Amino acid sequence: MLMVDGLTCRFGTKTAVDNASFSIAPGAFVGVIGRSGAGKSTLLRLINRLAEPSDGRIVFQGQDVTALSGRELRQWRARSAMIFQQFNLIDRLDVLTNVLMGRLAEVPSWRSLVQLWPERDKALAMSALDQFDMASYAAQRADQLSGGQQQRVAIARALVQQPDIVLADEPIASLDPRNTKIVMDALLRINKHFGITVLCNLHSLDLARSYCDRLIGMSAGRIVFDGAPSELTEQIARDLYDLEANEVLGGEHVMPPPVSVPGLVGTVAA
Ligand SMILES: Nc1ncnc2c1ncn2[C@@H]1O[C@H](COP(=O)(O)OP(=O)(O)OP(=O)(O)O)[C@@H](O)[C@H]1O
Repeated sequence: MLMVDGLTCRFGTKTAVDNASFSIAPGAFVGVIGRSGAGKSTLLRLINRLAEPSDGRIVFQGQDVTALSGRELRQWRARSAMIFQQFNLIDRLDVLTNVLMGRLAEVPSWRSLVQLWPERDKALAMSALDQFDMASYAAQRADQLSGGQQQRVAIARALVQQPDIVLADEPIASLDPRNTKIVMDALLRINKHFGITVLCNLHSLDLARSYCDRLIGMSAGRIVFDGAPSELTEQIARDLYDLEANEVLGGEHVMPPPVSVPGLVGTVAA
């Protein structure tokens, strides 16, 4: 069980996350939704301890994550694997080595420096790539892959960390619709097949509704909704997304008024 209690993060006078409290049961697929700047990324980064809380506590299976340092903190970061919008692979390294980077917390640093990975870790990495149909790319440089392929490698890297929870920060924001589905399906597999808890920031409400068992809605750093997708009414969604509502809810786009261009007959859209 992950428990977040009164979690707050201030950057100067800006409160990015404001007194957030919730618990997540093992095996859940939870979506964090809300408009841009609501505090979704900061929330995930706090849980992974990439950002420092100003107040509040994070407790995982009885262990106070907020108090960890040194080796214990490194271990927590491995157990709460992050997946980023921009994939964060090492471009010049091959795919297999990128996945093996997920084993860094378990391998003595001298071995990783000279690329002497244990055979069982290599087998684990190949099997993780195979889960997402990426095994045939093992020897290819990461920067030769498409965005969707790179994200699948990043998900394989997260899987070999053998995490308790995967924290995915807008994992499909840079992808086209086809790759969006492939990557969301890969996360669903992480969750349903491997039983790993997934906490995923999503801008798209449609995707959040289709893939998540539960949604946490954030607005101006605060949690303003926490419930099943079926409980998220159109009105709550509109309040949550404010000016972005039409775009996110797939309604009519508000087109800017036509702009007159001197010298041209008629008008063009801005
Ligand atoms: N390191 C930082 N220093 C100062 N302000 C920050 C920092 N990180 C985030 N913020 C501010 O905190 C607020 C929440 O940002 P955050 O990135 O968590 O929101 P978000 O919901 O993930 O938005 P987006 O979807 O656009 O990434 C924003 O106003 C942002 O400008």
